[in-house]
Amino acid sequence: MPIPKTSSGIPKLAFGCGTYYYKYGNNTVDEKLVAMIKATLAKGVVHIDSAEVYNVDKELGLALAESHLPREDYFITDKYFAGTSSYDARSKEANPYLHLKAFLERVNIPYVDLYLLHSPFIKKETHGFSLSESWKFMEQCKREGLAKRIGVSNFAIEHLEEILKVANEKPEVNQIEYNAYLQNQSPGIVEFSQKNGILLEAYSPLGPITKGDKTSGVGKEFDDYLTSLESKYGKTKTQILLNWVEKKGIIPITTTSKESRLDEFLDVFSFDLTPEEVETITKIGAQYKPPLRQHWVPEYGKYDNFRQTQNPTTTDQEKRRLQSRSTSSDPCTTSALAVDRQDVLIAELAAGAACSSSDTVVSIVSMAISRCSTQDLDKHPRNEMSVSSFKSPITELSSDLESWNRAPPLVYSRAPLAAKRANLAFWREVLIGNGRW
Ligand SMILES: NC(=O)C1=CN([C@@H]2O[C@H](COP(=O)(O)OP(=O)(O)OC[C@H]3O[C@@H](n4cnc5c(N)ncnc54)[C@H](OP(=O)(O)O)[C@@H]3O)[C@@H](O)[C@H]2O)C=CC1
Ligand SMILES: O=C1Nc2ccccc2C1=O
Repeated sequence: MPIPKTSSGIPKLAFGCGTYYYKYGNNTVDEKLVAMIKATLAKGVVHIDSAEVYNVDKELGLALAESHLPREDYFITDKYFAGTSSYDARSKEANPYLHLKAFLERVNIPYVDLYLLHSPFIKKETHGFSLSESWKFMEQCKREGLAKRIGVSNFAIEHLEEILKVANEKPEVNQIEYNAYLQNQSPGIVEFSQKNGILLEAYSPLGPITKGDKTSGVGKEFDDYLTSLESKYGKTKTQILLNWVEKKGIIPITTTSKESRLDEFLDVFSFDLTPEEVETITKIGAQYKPPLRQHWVPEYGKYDNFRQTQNPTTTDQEKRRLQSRSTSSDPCTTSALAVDRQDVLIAELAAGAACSSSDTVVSIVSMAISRCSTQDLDKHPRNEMSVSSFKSPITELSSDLESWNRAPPLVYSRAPLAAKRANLAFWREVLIGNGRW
């Protein structure tokens, strides 16, 4: 079934060129991505979500050129890399207008269908223009026909309010992290966006499948429920979760490394979850604690207040100092995790970019390291830690790391196990070397 469009012409499911394909700092052409975009377009999944920081313009340009499609037959999103809340890295171009011009030239298309500010972390001191001034550049892009639509990503209410105050053109879209286990990236953002007529796009919509715990408690209840829907509809859990997102009035941005899954995407809208089923997924998912947050953790992890009680044997680690370094050069690896009002927090550290050389390990090691006091974390400069989980599907957990008796680390990697193991030695040194904690 063809993928339906919103009333404003946005295809209701997108193929993402980030996460699995993200290759910041690596300029080798990813032939696999070129082939995948071509297959995606050929099958009719024509909404492609890209971004400056993914560094995939070459792949996109090649795939479009080799697909020979009329421009109006596909839908391209690009995002201006505004940077993170550490304000230490951002776009190569001086402003969003200049970035889009350069992007269009590189990809060799006359316009994008949707152009987003990737994040709201823009200020005059670092960027030379304020957040509200950045919106003026976006409006210029639309006025000049370089972008059919303009919008934002990872904006919280206060950021939207700032833009709305000065906007001649309202943001059409806010692309946020959203799934059944994370139903508000920041407090009230879903309701606020929808009330203000700003369409939401959901990235990481499959979190419950890819990263959720299915073995106990809410995670198991949720997974069992998906299993029952799987049998009822003869659809996969992937399709059920994507259908649920759409039923919430939100456009899922997903991705895959496998061509076979594209057929699953094409069959997401051929059935209808009932309102009761949508509600049940919403209700069970909302109980998942802490929420499953994979991106922009330093910025929004503060909202994941929870008391972690599952593993009392590690409470003595609460006093330990998190003193770890990342040699990451990836501006999008972000840092530490969620906080509990009782001074318990789980720090999660990742550092994949440190090993992101294309032929060895392209990975993100994401690790729930320990708990430490908020005070300790506060002392820790954010940019020394790096967390994320955005490279590729979860692969196996390492048993030797598990034996550290800490929250089990998640190792995400495209590399073979041997390479990962070699990598783990490095991480052991970073994390526990020198007896630092
Ligand atoms: N604006 C922003 O800040 C951000 C935007 N994004 C955008 O969103 C896109 C999608 O994000 P992502 O988090 O990858 O989205 P998803 O949550 O949809 O995860 C996609 C992954 O799910 C896997 N998957 C699908 N079904 C299953 C299954 N049944 N079992 C196990 N694994 C499964 C796929 O693996 P497989 O390869 O095996 O199919 C794929 O790698 C990005 O590529 C990017 O374009 C992402 C992060 C931040
Ligand atoms: O795809 C993405 N992966 C990311 C990781 C960190 C911040 C933003 C992103 C993306 O947009």
